[in-house]
Amino acid sequence: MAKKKREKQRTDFRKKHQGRVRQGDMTRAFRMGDPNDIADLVNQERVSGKGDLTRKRTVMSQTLEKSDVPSHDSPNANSPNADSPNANSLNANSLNANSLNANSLNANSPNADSLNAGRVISVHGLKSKVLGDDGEFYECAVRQVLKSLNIEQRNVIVAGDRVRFRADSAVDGMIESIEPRSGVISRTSKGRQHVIAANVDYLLIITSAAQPGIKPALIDRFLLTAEHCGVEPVIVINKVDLVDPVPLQPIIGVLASLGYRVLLTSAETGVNIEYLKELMSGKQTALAGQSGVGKSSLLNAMEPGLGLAVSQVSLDNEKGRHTTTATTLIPLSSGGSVFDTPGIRQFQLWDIASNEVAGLMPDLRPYVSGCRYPDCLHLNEDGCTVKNAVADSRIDARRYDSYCHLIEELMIEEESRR
Ligand SMILES: Nc1nc2c(ncn2[C@@H]2O[C@H](COP(=O)(O)OP(=O)(O)OP(=O)(O)O)[C@@H](O)[C@H]2O)c(=O)[nH]1
Ligand SMILES: [Zn+2]
Repeated sequence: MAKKKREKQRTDFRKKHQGRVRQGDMTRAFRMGDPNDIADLVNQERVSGKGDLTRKRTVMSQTLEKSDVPSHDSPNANSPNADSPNANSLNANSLNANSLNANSLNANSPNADSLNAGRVISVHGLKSKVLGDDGEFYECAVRQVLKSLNIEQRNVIVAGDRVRFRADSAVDGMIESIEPRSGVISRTSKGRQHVIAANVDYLLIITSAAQPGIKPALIDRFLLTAEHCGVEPVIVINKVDLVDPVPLQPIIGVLASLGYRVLLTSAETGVNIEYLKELMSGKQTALAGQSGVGKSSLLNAMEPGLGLAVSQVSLDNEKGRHTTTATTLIPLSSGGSVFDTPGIRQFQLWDIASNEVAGLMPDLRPYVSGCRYPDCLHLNEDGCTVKNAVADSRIDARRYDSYCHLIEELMIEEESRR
């Protein structure tokens, strides 16, 4: 096929962009409050020392086949993203199908429409196991531009990510883009954010009514992490077959009154297993809870075939000991999936500062802004509105007790880092 010829041409900007004095117009647009003008200014205006001489743009005189565009010439001025992507806009959270699609990054790559969609099951170095929406597994390499981002800021691709990939064969592929994430569980270490699981719909906070007995302070701690990560928590009290549930009511009542979903279950007798299964269907769920509360038993009760899948996952991990991310997503037959993340199970209060805690607790939050001390930790300060609310039972005393313990722990940690 004969290649189409193309030419670069210098042309004027559209009339309204000519001769504009940046500062004055910008200020006026803001004053006038015309949103179109403001958007224009933000998108088009550049600070330049050359004045009107540079107020021209380069356009292509002909529309080209993608395969005709040499890759070193992209992005070109015809592209709507001529100025993007830039290094700043390409962080892990802002990676999205629009800014990182095949067209904007590399004109040689196939059209986004011809790509497969899927989700990342596990990451082994630069290879990712992807479960395609077609139900097939693909071992995927990572596209060059994403790879360089991977070095700059680790875990550009993590378990749970929705990706677009090109299938090179029935089992191999190339990840071309990552969809925007929501519900990210991450922790910062040495100033870098490590994403542990992406697109987490639920954090199942699993505790048991007996053996070991319920630990409300631990529930509060997991709730804090869920709030911090923007993931919806679901509190599961397992092993209800072992106890009389009546004494659990006060704890359940307080948590439920805060808007949290609380579920009593038994992996042994099947109580609420169907409900749990339904809840998790089509969702990506992470599990948290101390050892022995019945996390594996609940999953096996929900999905009897999973016993096998779980042991396969641990074999996988054995093979990939030196992988960058240990998290694995276990697909469920309901269409949902569960994150198998040793790190989440032993939750710590990652990245939460002592002065953030009250704002992350829905029962304390309403009183925080009313407190007369702007930097109040609501511990010993006289006349503190939070303490007053505890005194007249508007805040549950046990929850406040949890709060105090968490703050003390965080303050010790913060002190040790100084
Ligand atoms: N009676 C009763 N026993 C249960 C129930 N769920 C789990 N168990 C028992 O509790 C023990 C621990 O269960 P696991 O499922 O291994 O707990 P886990 O949370 O996965 O533990 P780790 O893998 O150590 O984190 C096992 O002996 C289970 O049989 C339940 O609902 N009722
Ligand atoms: Zn206070």
